[in-house]
Amino acid sequence: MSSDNSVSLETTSTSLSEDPLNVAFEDIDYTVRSGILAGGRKTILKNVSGCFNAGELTVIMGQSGAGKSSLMDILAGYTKPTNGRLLLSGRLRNEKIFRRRSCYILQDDKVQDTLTIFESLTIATQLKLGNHVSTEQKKRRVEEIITSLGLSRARNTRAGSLSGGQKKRLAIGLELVSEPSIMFLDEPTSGLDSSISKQLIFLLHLLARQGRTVVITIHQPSAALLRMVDKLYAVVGGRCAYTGSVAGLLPYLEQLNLTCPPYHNPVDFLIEICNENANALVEHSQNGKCEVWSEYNPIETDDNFVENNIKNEEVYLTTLPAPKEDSTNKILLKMKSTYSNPVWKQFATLTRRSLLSLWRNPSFTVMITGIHCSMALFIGCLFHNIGEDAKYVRDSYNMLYFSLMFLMFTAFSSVSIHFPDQIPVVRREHFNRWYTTGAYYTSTLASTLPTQTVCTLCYATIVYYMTGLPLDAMRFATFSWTLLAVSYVALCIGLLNGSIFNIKNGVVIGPFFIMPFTIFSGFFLRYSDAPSIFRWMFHVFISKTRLSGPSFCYIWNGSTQIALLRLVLPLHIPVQVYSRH
Ligand SMILES: Nc1ncnc2c1ncn2[C@@H]1O[C@H](COP(=O)(O)OP(=O)(O)OP(=O)(O)O)[C@@H](O)[C@H]1O
Repeated sequence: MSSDNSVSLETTSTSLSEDPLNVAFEDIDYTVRSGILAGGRKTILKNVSGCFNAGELTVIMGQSGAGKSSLMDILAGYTKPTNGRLLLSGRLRNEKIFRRRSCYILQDDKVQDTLTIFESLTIATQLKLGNHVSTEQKKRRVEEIITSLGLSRARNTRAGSLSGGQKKRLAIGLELVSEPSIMFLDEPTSGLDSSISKQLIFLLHLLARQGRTVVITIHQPSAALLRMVDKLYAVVGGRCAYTGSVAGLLPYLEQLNLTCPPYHNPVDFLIEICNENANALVEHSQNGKCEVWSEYNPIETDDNFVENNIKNEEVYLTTLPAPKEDSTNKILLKMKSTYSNPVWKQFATLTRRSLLSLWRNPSFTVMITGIHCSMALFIGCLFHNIGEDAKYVRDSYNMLYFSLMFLMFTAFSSVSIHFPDQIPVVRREHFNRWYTTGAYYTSTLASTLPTQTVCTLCYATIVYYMTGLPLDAMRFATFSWTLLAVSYVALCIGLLNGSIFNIKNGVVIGPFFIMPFTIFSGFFLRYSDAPSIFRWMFHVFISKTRLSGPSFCYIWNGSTQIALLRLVLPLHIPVQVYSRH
């Protein structure tokens, strides 16, 4: 390690936070429903307790399915326990205040692949820091984080091209923007090789030494990682098998006549024997209440070891200040608000980010535009000049119907498939109080609408011209707006579908969602002919068209009877296209 690094390590180990926050939990139970039909309940956590201190790096470990992630979710406030108490520095915790001082980085968290590290951090400061923080201060914060996390050389690299370790560091940096005092990370080392894992744990060790409470889950930490860990919390079958320092683990096991073989990692040994000795271990640790082993050689991590063994390490926290209560939090508390910025500002920043992402990755936009233009040319050739002769009115009708269906399905499926990709990013950012879901959905719509509008207008212009429909501005406007309205509504329903289902389920269930719009469009079955018990469906499904008797014959050649679309949207954007004579 460079001399710079060693200086930083000394500095950081002493620079404890002014306001350390300890996380504790008592008698936590967590049960879930096991199957809708069975009606039974499955117990995942049973009466567990524990305490994680500021300035320490705590690892929650245990076999797969032991309940580590469930415990972490509860501690981070992601899920609610069935029973039990959650405490912050000895007092019953206020969830709003707690959420302002903490962050949670989930296992499958993603970052915006199309943005560079610098851009991602800049946007994070704009969303997470309030107006009272000046632009200069925000820029300084970005630079501090980039330098501290050793990301300087990659600052202008897009996140999609970063290594796994750099991505994880970026995800941590994004949350450090608001200086959280408590950090939860679920399986931060999953998918990383041992050397990168070591670097990441070293970073978390340094962040803890600055006075933060850092809690992570790791399935089975290696001996190298354990040297940087202050506290272990072992889970077996939803109960606590051990809580205390790493050095305390062997004497603890020996008290139970469980002797770890020489040269064996005590953690591996604990994992191996914990199932058959679960009851004894849980009883001995008092299910997490026994704190004796935490005092056994407390904070036993060997900083010299860390310093000497993390050579060529890029990470150092020279420029990152120790955590303190961000003034934003005090202002938010006074305003009784959860978010640092007003919704309109969240919307503006998110729209800018989405448009930048679209600009950076134009292949999808180019493909969608290409599909609309090619289909328009194909339809134009198929129905060439039908608008000039009234005998082709049936074809005009078919062409209109096909156009509506084509635009509805393309708009619907493009967002249904594209949107689920974004869910992990949105989940982390929304949970960590970057923005409201309303701001996110409206910004997604706002950034998708320009492409949809251009594609639909290209389609409408080509088809209108090639089919020889009368060159009348009002008719063209009505035709275009009808197609636009249908595609906008399909877009909203696609977003709804994409936000409810993953890609696989969305693709299967999507047509089921959209088919009623076809059936109740009025093309196949007229409102007046439908059995009265089904008539309400014409009002619920958006594409109800009123095409009646003689006026139908003039749809393209003269007087126009046009669709009335009654739109009931998840985003409460009612759109109506009225007919015009
Ligand atoms: N909502 C749920 N419904 C049913 N079972 C659940 C639910 N959540 C968790 N479980 C079950 O509870 C157990 C503990 O899950 P959890 O994800 O907390 O384990 P874990 O220790 O984090 O495992 P891993 O290391 O594999 O991620 C598992 O058997 C899991 O299947």
